[in-house]
Amino acid sequence: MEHNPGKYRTDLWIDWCPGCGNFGILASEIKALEELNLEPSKIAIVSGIGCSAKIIHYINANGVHSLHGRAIPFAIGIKLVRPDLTVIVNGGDGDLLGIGAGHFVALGRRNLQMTIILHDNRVYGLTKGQAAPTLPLGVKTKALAIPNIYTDINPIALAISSGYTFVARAYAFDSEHLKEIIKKAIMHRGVSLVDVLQPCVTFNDIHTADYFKKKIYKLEDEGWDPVVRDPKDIEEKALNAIRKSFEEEKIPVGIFYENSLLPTYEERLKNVIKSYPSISPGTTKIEVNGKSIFDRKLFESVFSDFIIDTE
Ligand SMILES: Cc1ncc(C[n+]2csc(CCOP(=O)(O)OP(=O)(O)O)c2C)c(N)n1
Ligand code: SF4
Ligand SMILES: [Mg+2]
Repeated sequence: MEHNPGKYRTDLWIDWCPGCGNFGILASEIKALEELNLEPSKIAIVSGIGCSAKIIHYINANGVHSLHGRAIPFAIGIKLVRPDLTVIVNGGDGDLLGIGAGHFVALGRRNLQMTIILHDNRVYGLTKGQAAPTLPLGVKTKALAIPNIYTDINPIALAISSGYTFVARAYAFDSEHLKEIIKKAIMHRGVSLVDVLQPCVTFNDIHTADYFKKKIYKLEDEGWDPVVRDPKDIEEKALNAIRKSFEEEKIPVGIFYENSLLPTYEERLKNVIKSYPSISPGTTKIEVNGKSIFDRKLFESVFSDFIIDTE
């Protein structure tokens, strides 16, 4: 395929506040896709609802702006019927860890090959600054009448304990580093999370670019080794990564945990449905001239292992 550096850009007006961390995520994601040299028609990006969710309109690839909290189930459906596509979910902390938290956990258990990019601004940006699930307990951002009364979720710890096999944190305004992490996440065999610390200049006056600049350090600079090389080390590596992710005096960014030893959901499916994914529901003909057809041979080839002989 011919390399065309501008092919993921659109000329749409970008509807975010000037200075928003979403610009950093957009730039890094576009650069990552360019450098991986993937064909835009072979990429599907799914979002829910939020400022972050608008990103699908600013990247020239297949995009679905779905429902609040439901980006992951949409993405799972797309990946299962079109296993040939690279599937990415972009979502806010409210979207993925509030209303959509159940789907976030269930995806980890599947280890389906896709990448979740979490826009972690710790507020509900689109609806004017309410506390998001990642806002720490006791913190009062400017739109809150009183300090936050909820305990916050640590996305890294939640992802690792849910079964995600590539778990990283990055910073929206360190584009080069974020781009490299997105590339690795997309190339990972299994489900990956990139938790992106994203300043919201309009509603989060606590976790600002200045705040992050003072606190962030890179895991790789202290020789952190996230890779699981032997199944017997899974528990230790996972626990160490979770412990590390709770550091707050200084905030570590980089890859916390990487495990390519577990089977993906696609591989697990293939074990029980022999014809998957060669006969994919997304590319199989189900109608002729507007009339649905029933292809017994196809049906039997897909479900042969499940047909119970009652005679
Ligand atoms: C079912 C449903 N409930 C609530 C809303 C209202 N709503 C829209 S976006 C949003 C939260 C957005 O916050 P987040 O997901 O963190 O995204 P951000 O705007 O911060 O990027 C809410 C509660 C909605 N659109 N649909
Ligand atoms: S409200 Fe916050 S998250 Fe939304 S566009 Fe503005 S700065 Fe970005
Ligand atoms: Mg948010």
